[in-house]
Amino acid sequence: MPPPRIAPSILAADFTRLGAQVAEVVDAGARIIHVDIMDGHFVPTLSMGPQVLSALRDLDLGVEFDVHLMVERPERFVADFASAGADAITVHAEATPHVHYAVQRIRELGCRAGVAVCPSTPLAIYGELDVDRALCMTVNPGWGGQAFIPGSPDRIRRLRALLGDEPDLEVDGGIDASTAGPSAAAGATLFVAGSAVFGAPDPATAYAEIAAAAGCSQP
Ligand SMILES: O=C(CO)[C@H](O)[C@H](O)COP(=O)(O)O
Ligand SMILES: [Fe+2]
Repeated sequence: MPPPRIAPSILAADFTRLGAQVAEVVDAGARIIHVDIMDGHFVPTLSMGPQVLSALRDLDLGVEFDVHLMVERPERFVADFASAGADAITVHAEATPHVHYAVQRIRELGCRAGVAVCPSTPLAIYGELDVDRALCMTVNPGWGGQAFIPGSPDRIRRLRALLGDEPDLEVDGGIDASTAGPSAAAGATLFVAGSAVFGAPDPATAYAEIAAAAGCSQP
């Protein structure tokens, strides 16, 4: 299995000092930054567009950008995010009838391809797909700061069994120092944490605590 990694989500960052907040978690050891894109249709909320990603990319912090598209018909936007600097792009299985095409397109654009599922979506779709990353939502998508759904470790375990050892299994929503451990034990390897990192008084300390709980080696 890939080594465990933490991906701080900028959704919970202070946007008046976004660059400084990202630099702070990079100094603490983060090598992946999670970027949540919400369209007001697939999820009822709006977040940000590719301009924010390209601004972060221009900071040259040497990190990977993990883009989570919570948008309808995401295949329309993958090229925009690839040119803005995405390293990995994840689309929701529920957001398009053309998931296979979206995965293919993301790879053609030179990015790693992920497919995400909401908490009620059957996991069987992963049996039909070859993905670099499977994203198991551990809250309902659309908002930061929600509580981790308690049945998630069982779902993560079933998903890991379907995927085999190779792909990253990403968990997103309510991840903190208490939920990262059970998620890791169930087979998760990539841990998105928004409010638990950027909502903490000291994001670097919070990052280190989640990383230790997930079993990451020292940066
Ligand atoms: O995709 C998301 C919401 O749909 C976010 O990545 C997620 O909610 C992270 O926020 P938090 O760690 O605060 O739960
Ligand atoms: Fe996300």
